[in-house]
Amino acid sequence: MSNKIARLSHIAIRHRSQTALTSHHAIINPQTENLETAKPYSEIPGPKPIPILGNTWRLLPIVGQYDVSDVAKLSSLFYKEYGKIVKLSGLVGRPDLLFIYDADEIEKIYRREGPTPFRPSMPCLVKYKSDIRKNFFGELAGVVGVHGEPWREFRTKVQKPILQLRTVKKYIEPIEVVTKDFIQRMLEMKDENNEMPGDFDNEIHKWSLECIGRVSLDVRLGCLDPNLSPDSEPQKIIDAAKYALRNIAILELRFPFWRYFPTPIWTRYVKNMDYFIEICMKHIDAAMERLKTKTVIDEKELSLVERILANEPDPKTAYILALDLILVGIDTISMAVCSILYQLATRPEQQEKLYQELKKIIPDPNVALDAQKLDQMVFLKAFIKEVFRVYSTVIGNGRTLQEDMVLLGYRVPKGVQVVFPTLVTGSMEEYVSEPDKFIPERWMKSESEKYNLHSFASLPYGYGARMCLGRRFADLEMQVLLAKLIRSYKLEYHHRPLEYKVTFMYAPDGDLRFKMVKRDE
Ligand code: HEM
Repeated sequence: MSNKIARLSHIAIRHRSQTALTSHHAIINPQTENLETAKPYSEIPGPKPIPILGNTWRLLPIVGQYDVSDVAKLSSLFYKEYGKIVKLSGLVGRPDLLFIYDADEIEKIYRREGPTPFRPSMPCLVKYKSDIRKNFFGELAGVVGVHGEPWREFRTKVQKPILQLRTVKKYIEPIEVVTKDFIQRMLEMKDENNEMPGDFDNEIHKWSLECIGRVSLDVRLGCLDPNLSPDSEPQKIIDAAKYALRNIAILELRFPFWRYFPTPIWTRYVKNMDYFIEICMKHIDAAMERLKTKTVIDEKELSLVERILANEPDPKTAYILALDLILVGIDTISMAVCSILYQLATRPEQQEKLYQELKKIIPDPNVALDAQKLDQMVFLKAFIKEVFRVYSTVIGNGRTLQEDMVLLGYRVPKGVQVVFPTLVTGSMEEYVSEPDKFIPERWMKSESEKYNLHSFASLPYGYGARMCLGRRFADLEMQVLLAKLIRSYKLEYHHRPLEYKVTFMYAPDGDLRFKMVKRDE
């Protein structure tokens, strides 16, 4: 009997539709059966506790507290050495990490994660929100670093407007305006060889900060102004963002003294976060005042911030949402753009294919973009997806199990942190045909039949109820930037090839000295 149940459950799980899964839950409860017969947790292979990992395992910006650089390197080594399930135990003061290199099992975990998925997250931010500024954040502290019912309640309040296509489409025009300014900045920045400066990644960060300001605060922050004085608001925001991003790694990588007493870096981190809150409050309050002056409120006409404010009498939701979006929305998208531009610059044939697509859709480059045009850019979207498959900007995702589960035949107790190493699974032969080849077309409907592609092997934005909240905006920003830039300029790269490195994100390490060559209109 139990064999039959196991077989049935396997079939149901392999079938990738939600209905199949629901019916499978309704008919049988394979969990209880399997839990009894599964191999014990202690038998899961893995290295004996590794001393070097001792204190250096916490990182991963969004996903958790592991040391990204170690996890990235170790993660593919683990797979080669131990197979599809690997346990890393003996980590000082924290639960075991369980690496899963099996797309079917990853799918199973995601689909069973329940209404309040738990993603281990940045300890600094958790301390800041739940302890240092507890009075400000209160019970509903946002989505990042928040779990259980408070997470669900906050996410429910904000998710609809943020993920609704109708709202997102409204931002095509404002993001295009920001992006045009950025391209103008690129033209001003280029040297006598038409190349970008060595710190071009910093400029990309300014573009993403300007985009996020436009989306989450309803303002142009002014970060793209070439002559910012050191005490201007945009420069201070840029400094605060840079500081926060660079020092989270230090705070969370090294021994966390800050947990016990306020170290100088921690004190400055808190000051920076306070500054972000101040900025968020100032601009949201201004949006609130503007909203009050509107006589007729047509929901369709409202911006994202205005919609949140219109539905929530307490502006705190809008403050906290803006803060969360800014915190995770700058580095992720900036590093993704660095990676995508580098891939385009070093793959001239595919860049040419993209250019031809854009030329067809936007014959006159001065004509504004719209949703219909973006919809037609299938190669552009496929190119981005392929970059994410091979060079996933966020190298993995994770969940803390909230119930005991059977994974690859082992009984895994609740509380274990399961890691989904997207960077490895995205290139596994059994899930992706010709994984070592860079083939954007595999993502295009018209060609997808030729390629095997498991839908849980490469999930750059995560999956399910806790999936990236900013993904629609991220997609829009990247699409608009590529469409505007590649339609009018050819991007080249004439320096030593860059290695990818995992710092906070996975991106090319070195100067992005792209050459911009104007195309004939
Ligand atoms: C290409 C750029 C980006 C990538 C690759 C990315 C990736 C991710 C991933 C993997 C997660 C975890 C999802 C999960 O647990 O299933 C996440 C969460 C999140 N992302 Fe993004 N992201 C990007 C851009 C952005 C942007 C631009 C914003 C803001 C506008 C944003 C806001 C968030 C937020 C708020 C969460 C937490 C959601 C929650 O816990 O409920 N992300 N992102």
